[in-house]
Amino acid sequence: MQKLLTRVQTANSLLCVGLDPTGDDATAAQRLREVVMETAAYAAAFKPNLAFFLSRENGVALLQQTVQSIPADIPVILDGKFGDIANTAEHYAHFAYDVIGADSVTVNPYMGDDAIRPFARPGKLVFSLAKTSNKPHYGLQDETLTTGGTLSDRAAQISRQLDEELTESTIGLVVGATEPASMAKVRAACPDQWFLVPGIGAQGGDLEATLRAGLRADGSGVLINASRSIWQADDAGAAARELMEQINQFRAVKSPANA
Ligand SMILES: O=c1ccn([C@@H]2O[C@H](COP(=O)(O)O)[C@@H](O)[C@H]2O)c(=O)[nH]1
Repeated sequence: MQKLLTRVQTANSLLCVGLDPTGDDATAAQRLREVVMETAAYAAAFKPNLAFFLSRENGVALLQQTVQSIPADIPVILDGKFGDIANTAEHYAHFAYDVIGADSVTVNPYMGDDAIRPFARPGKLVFSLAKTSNKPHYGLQDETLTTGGTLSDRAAQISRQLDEELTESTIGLVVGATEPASMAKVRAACPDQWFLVPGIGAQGGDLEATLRAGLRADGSGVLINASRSIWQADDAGAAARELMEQINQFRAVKSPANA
């Protein structure tokens, strides 16, 4: 968490560069090197998605090499959406942190808080799914619970309670950029937590509306992820810089000094 705070400040960036490698293994390895090198100056974090690596025969080795190629001061969020009973989750946590060297993970809170706790090691940042970006296919997330609120409201509440309880680690939330009204609702319920925000770029999320709804009062607290829109760009560095600058323009507009 401290690594993220320092990086956000030194790079003046809230951009998370997603690494979803496509193409054959040699092409993917080469493009990963290029994208990391060209975008590092603008990245507050990198987010490799585990599926794009595990779908390859030597995917774990490619993921390890990729993480090692990322400058040590930039946090790595391993997007695995892990979620299983605690005993099994311990093995996922060992894989993410000790085998791969990630600083942070994404988890699925559906099985309950015991599925999340093994990832909450001291200093680590855990992003728990609250409202995903795959609008309009939200599955169970919009279902109303007999106890009141929706399943995604409950997911956000679990994350907030855990963040308050587990003081040595940080629990944030994954909130998609495709429905700013939902983002605003989650921000109202979780005013201080960090949000990892996919859905900008290829999924068509509205950056300005997302930032207006998701930024904390201090003009921070969100990591805007872009994967395909950077990976597929002719100039990945320029695409990352442009998005970082757009984010910063809106941060300036929203900052308390300009409120
Ligand atoms: O709700 C979610 C949670 C995770 N993702 C992941 O983020 C990236 C988005 O990629 P783009 O190419 O920028 O659309 C990808 O790895 C997803 O699995 C998400 O999109 N939505």
